[in-house]
Amino acid sequence: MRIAVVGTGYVGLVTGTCFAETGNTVTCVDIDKAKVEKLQGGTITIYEPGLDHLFLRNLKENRLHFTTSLAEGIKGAQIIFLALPTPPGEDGSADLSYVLGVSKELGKILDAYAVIVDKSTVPVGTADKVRAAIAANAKVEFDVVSNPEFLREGVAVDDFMKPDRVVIGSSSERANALMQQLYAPFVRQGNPIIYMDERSAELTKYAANAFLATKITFMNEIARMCERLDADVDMVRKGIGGDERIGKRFLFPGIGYGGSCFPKDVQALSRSADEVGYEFKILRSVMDVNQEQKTYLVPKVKRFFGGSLRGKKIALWGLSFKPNTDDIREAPALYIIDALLAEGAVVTAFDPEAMPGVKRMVGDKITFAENQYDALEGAEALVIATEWGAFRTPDFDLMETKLAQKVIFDGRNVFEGPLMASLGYYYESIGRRPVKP
Ligand SMILES: NC(=O)c1ccc[n+]([C@@H]2O[C@H](COP(=O)([O-])OP(=O)(O)OC[C@H]3O[C@@H](n4cnc5c(N)ncnc54)[C@H](O)[C@@H]3O)[C@@H](O)[C@H]2O)c1
Ligand SMILES: O=c1ccn([C@@H]2O[C@H](COP(=O)(O)OP(=O)(O)O[C@H]3O[C@H](CO)[C@@H](O)[C@H](O)[C@H]3O)[C@@H](O)[C@H]2O)c(=O)[nH]1
Repeated sequence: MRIAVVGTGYVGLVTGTCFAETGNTVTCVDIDKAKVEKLQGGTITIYEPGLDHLFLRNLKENRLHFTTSLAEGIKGAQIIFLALPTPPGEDGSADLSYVLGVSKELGKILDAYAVIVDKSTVPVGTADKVRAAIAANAKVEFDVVSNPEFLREGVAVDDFMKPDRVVIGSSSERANALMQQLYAPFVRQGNPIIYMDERSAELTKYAANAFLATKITFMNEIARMCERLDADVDMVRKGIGGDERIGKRFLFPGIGYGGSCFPKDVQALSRSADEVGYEFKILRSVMDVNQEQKTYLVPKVKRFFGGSLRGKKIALWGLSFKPNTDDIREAPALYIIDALLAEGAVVTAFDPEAMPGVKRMVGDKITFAENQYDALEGAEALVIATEWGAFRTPDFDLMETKLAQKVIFDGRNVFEGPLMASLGYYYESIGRRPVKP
């Protein structure tokens, strides 16, 4: 099939590449000229494990193309995906200007039947708005489908190629038949395509993200209870995760959820509720608790140093919002940096992928180290904000030679308490008993 993908950010690039990988001819369109030139030249613009290999192969085999021209990109496409940003507007609701702007343009240039697919995360009713925006100028028939994307950054290729389910919201048999044909290779393992109406599909995406954010937040509150009741959240997590009704995944407490999706989508769903006169109380609590959780470690560090961090040298491991990505959108580490600096601490950070982005944001307010060990040079405490694999089994002998004192505040429960005790560390984590030498 011939496919167009409008927007080559995270979702657009993964979508385009994976559809090319299953034999389709894909043209990706982006208004960012520099990005398109890089992609045309074989340079991938996001860090996503496994994607570069597929990207290069499909580019070389001429199934994957890039352009800045919408008209050129959609020429002959049977399906046109909109993978455009839907950032929070001033009031927290999703900003639809990108999606509706492109839809309006599409109406003017469509010259044959096509299915226009919302892949972006959009509020209920957007499919109708997209339909109206296209119809205002359209001279040909078209259908609009809602096909939300559930990929996670860091494991995006696997999530896309082997989805748990594909959700298709549509009221057109003709569109459903094309979508079925396109997705057939991805659901071969028996995972379903779930057909529904557009509005339900749009709400499904927000409900999934809000539910997962709530699950994490619930565990973060259980972790706070564990600290107060002298219990161990790892034990509680295993104890409840063994119940299939609860499930083992997304039960890991930490310093809160970040990233480009959960924070904005929880906020947008809460705004949608306000707009229809419903107070979605759980979501308000989730947002409040998560905000506190991001800097949850800072008072602990402060307490350890007797109430003041002025002049204290703190090492920070991890800046991205989670491992295996360079994405720093809503990363808890950014909030920790701000809070530590506000307390007068001196911060040296290391992250395997995310340092350039943070450097652009904070400049020389903190120091960036060449590697995880250099970050520890003379530090009086180490704070861990992201659970990169390289932080899990470090060279403890080397760490000892660098740190001014053996003190760790672990926001991702990377280490086991007994190991830290045997190594003689002062070690505090989330929802687990502190280790004191
Ligand atoms: N990032 C994720 O993990 C993820 C997962 C599922 C769903 N989503 C949703 O998918 C959507 C896209 O997210 P993203 O992270 O890929 O966004 P992004 O910001 O990384 O990328 C968006 C791209 O669209 C381009 N763009 C903007 N206006 C354009 C226009 N008029 N024409 C062509 N291109 C244009 C930008 O230049 C950019 O390259 C959002 O709604 C998001 O909520 C994201
Ligand atoms: O047990 C857990 C799991 C995750 N997190 C945090 O939650 C955030 C989000 O993690 P994750 O869901 O793995 O990353 P995303 O790439 O943001 O993916 C989410 O957001 C995407 C965009 O909408 C959806 O497509 C995915 O299904 C959804 O998982 C990160 O800060 C994690 O550190 C925890 O604190 N504890």
